Amino acid sequence: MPDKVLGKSPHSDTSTITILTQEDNVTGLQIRKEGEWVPVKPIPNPLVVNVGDVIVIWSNGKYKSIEHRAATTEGQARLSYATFLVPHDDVEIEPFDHMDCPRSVWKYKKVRCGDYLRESLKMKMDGKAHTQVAKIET
Ligand SMILES: O=C(O)CCC(=O)C(=O)O
Ligand SMILES: [Fe+2]
Repeated sequence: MPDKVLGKSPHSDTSTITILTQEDNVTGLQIRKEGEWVPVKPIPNPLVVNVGDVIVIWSNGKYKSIEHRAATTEGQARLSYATFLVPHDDVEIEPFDHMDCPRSVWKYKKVRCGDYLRESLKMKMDGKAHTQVAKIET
């Protein structure tokens, strides 16, 4: 029932990077660019690499995690494998000093990686709403 099922709701990954295999010839993955959903064009033997939220925090927002979703297509089976590279649960993530980032300009607070993942997973998957977990309120 592809007309009734989206596939995977919009989100950004809570990883450092994500490596995704895709089908050679079935479109499904879409990224959000300037508010529009743009399909990722299939190519032979693809590996898609997504920047995840941990890199956003480390870079104090200089690098953006991509909002994406997966859509189904009638009559076309689709399989993707996602490998999420995530620090150990106990690793504390915070903006890196060497990103020219004194504490006074931090947009993200120090969070334990496991807490960030679990707090994000508790929330409804809704684009980048879960990144609030690590944001410093202004
Ligand atoms: O199916 C895909 O290509 C994307 C899957 C995905 O975004 C995820 O598992 O986080
Ligand atoms: Fe994803």
